[in-house]
Amino acid sequence: MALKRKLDQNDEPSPSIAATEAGGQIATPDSSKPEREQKRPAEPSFSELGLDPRLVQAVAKQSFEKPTLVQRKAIPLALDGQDVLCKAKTGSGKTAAYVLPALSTILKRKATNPTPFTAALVLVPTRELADQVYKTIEQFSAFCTKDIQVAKLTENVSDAVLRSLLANVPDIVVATPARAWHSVNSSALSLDKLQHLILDEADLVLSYGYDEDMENISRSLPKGVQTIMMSATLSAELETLKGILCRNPTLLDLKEELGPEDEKLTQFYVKCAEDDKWLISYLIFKLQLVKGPSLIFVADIDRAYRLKLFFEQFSIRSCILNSELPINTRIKVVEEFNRGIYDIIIASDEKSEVFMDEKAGAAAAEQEESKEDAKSSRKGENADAEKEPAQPKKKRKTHKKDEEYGVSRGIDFKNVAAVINFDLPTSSSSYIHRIGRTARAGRTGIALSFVIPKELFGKHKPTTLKSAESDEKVLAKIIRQQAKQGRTVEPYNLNKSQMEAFRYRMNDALRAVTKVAIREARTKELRQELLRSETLKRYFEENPAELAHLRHDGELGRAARQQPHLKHVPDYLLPKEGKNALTSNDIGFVPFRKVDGKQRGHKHKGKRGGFTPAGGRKRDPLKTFRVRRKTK
Ligand SMILES: Nc1ncnc2c1ncn2[C@@H]1O[C@H](COP(=O)(O)OP(=O)(O)OP(=O)(O)O)[C@@H](O)[C@H]1O
Repeated sequence: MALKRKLDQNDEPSPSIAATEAGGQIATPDSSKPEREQKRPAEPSFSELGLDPRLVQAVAKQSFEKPTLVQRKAIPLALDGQDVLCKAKTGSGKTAAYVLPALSTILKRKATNPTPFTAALVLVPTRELADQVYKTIEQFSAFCTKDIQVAKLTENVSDAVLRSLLANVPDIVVATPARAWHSVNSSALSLDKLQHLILDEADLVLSYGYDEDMENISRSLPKGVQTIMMSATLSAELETLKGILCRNPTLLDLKEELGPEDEKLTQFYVKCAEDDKWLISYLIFKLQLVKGPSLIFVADIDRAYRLKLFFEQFSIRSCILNSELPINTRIKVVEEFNRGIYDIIIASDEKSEVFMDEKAGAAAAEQEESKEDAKSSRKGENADAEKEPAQPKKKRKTHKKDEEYGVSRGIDFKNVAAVINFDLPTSSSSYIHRIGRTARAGRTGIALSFVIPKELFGKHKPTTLKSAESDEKVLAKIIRQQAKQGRTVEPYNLNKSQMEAFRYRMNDALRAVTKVAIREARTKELRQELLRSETLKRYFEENPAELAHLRHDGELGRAARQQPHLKHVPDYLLPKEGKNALTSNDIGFVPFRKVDGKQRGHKHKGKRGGFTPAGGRKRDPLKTFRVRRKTK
């Protein structure tokens, strides 16, 4: 591959790296250090990592008490100028692990040489992630704003705007590969003096869909650029990646070093019939069996709207996150979720058409056949490919279908208590990234996945999902892969007979959510986004009739038939068993409600509406909904 060739020629390996990387084995930063240094405290503070004091101040402002493992390991290596290829679990603080040393090095250089030039390029696979990384850099440079300029290149703006954005010569540029290359190619961005190239979610950035952009960028790099690559899933590409862009990198694979005490994620799966998913989800959220903000993953956009409309039948509020929504809306959804405005996000991993070049498409197809795990969360996860500025036509003329796509990869949803895989992903690597939205930064979280057993597949036609045919195979892979990391995924048994009383309500709700209703909800949401669009404001001012038309369309009423009787859970439907049967003790985990009263917030009617238990034990619906974990 040209990219690899170019980079192989590029640089001499640094002696210190060569020493630590003999045999290409994983090295920890301490292994080559003198004994004196080995005796340093096991967990240095941020101020002991050698960072600029202004950054340490900014870190304190973020209330980060101590560096995470990946920060302790990667920051010293990066400050030392080494190339780093780092695999660390989701939510472990990788962003700060590369942002802080890059900022620190730039500040150090600026103390003696204030000449402005773009010293760091951070490449990310999606616009959402670019936005997030940009904000993180702004936060960390809060006490050195005069010395650090940062630019984010993701908007689909004209070259003139791009030029003006880059005219100030930002020290750090955050971009998707396509946008970065476009800026370099149009001479708006110069990489002549670049010192740090950082790839976040590196396996995606380096995946086949971005080959060409990355090759082009690599040709524009000066010699001696330090390369840092980060991701939670690198395994399939590790060997290949080592040779691409890096000069004999130091490998940090931090999974080995996580002890059981670090494990804050509890994983369950439920094997059930196709329609039971809907029933169980209704009960989980209506009876608030899951406590706290939740992310529900479904297979495609239609299913996302279907589930949302289904929930609405029961007055369960949720919002949608998918690639069809404009980027600003997607960013807003995440922000509002993080601010606690929504409790439930339904996100879709779409099987969507993605533009990619012919060669890459063929390579991708080959890879899909030959690789087990690493296949489906690659290129397709990138929303930008569809919206990035047009590449030379001949290179982007085919559409690649069936790539799994995720709008959530790398996104720092705050305080997610539960990830529900309503539809199981089709690969175990996609599973890793999905469940990685919870239990972040040392917090606890739960992941619950629905799995359709082969014998039950296709039995309930209205809710059948094609990909679910392989659920059991995928689950087996997931369990194997999690086991390698010392994690377990356990069966979670619901007492199905207790749920039967609710089945006719579930069926009523499902029937009301017709295909027409879904289509209408989808267009309605897009229409509303158009109305809210700042970009179109001027157009609407000049064309008020269009605006009125759009508004009128927006008043068509609710997409699905409303059934007020479904909004409440009558007492007679609730089973009689005591709530001790509800297994928060068995599970030993907070998101499912505690059996003793202290943690319950449901004695009063919550914002999701529904039952009104009014505090009495007898009227608490949870005590009568039996959930128990299978004992082995
Ligand atoms: N030292 C720290 N102390 C406390 N919180 C931290 C620390 N470092 C990072 N965080 C917080 O942890 C969360 C996860 O960080 P980040 O998004 O960088 O994780 P990540 O490893 O990049 O995850 P992913 O693989 O999903 O992209 C963020 O909310 C961040 O603010």
